[in-house]
Amino acid sequence: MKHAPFIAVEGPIGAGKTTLATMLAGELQLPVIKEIVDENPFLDKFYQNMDDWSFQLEMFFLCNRYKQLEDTVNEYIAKNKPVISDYHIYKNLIFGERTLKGTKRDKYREIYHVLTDDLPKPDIILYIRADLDTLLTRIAKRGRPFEEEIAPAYLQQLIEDYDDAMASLAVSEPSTVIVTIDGTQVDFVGNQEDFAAIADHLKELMK
Ligand SMILES: Nc1ncnc2c1ncn2[C@@H]1O[C@H](COP(=O)(O)OP(=O)(O)OP(=O)(O)O)[C@@H](O)[C@H]1O
Ligand SMILES: Nc1nc(=O)c2ncn([C@H]3C[C@H](O)[C@@H](CO)O3)c2[nH]1
Repeated sequence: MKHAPFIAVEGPIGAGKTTLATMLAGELQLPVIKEIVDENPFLDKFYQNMDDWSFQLEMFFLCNRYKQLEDTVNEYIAKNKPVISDYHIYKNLIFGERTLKGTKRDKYREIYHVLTDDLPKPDIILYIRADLDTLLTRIAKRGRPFEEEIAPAYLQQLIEDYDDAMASLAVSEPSTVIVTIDGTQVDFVGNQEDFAAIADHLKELMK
């Protein structure tokens, strides 16, 4: 790879993005950027009433990630230092297209493009796919109270939205390498060989 890579881990809720990004950052000695969850004032309200709170929530995520991405550019990308993030800013569009309706969705889409179109895109995406049962089990295991409200149908829709989004990114950003990980079968937490295979693949891509 000509320049230091910008790596993003993606996948639906509870797929293991933060876990994998943190493990890889340790193994490859990379700085890791993690999304802010605890200070989010809208998540619990959103899960109780999506229609009432989706615009506030999506705008909050977008503004936070925009700021984090600006900082990531200044601290790492502009200095040609590698970095791994537990999300791709494109996820704002995946969620926004699903949770917003009508003119709010149109406005949000426009704001997303105005804010992000000129920012650097990850060179490598590690996309963790997982089936509904696996995600529900992991979300329950993590035990965030507000996520008890997540409807299985919403999660199933997001699984499909993520597949569609990765397919369209492969077309719109052809220089991005997308590595798909079957998170239902591959256990990078419990099986050291599974983790080593992912880490070795990433090391190869970074050469
Ligand atoms: N391969 C795995 N095997 C077993 N447990 C896992 C695995 N990957 C992640 N977990 C567990 O599942 C839960 C969710 O993982 P994590 O928080 O990394 O997911 P995430 O994709 O970052 O979630 P979110 O979308 O909410 O940000 C955590 O409790 C984590 O320890
Ligand atoms: N609606 C919506 N839009 C987003 O951009 C977004 N990003 C993450 N999340 C939810 C998933 C987890 O519950 C929790 C932590 O990832 O926040 C989102 N929800």
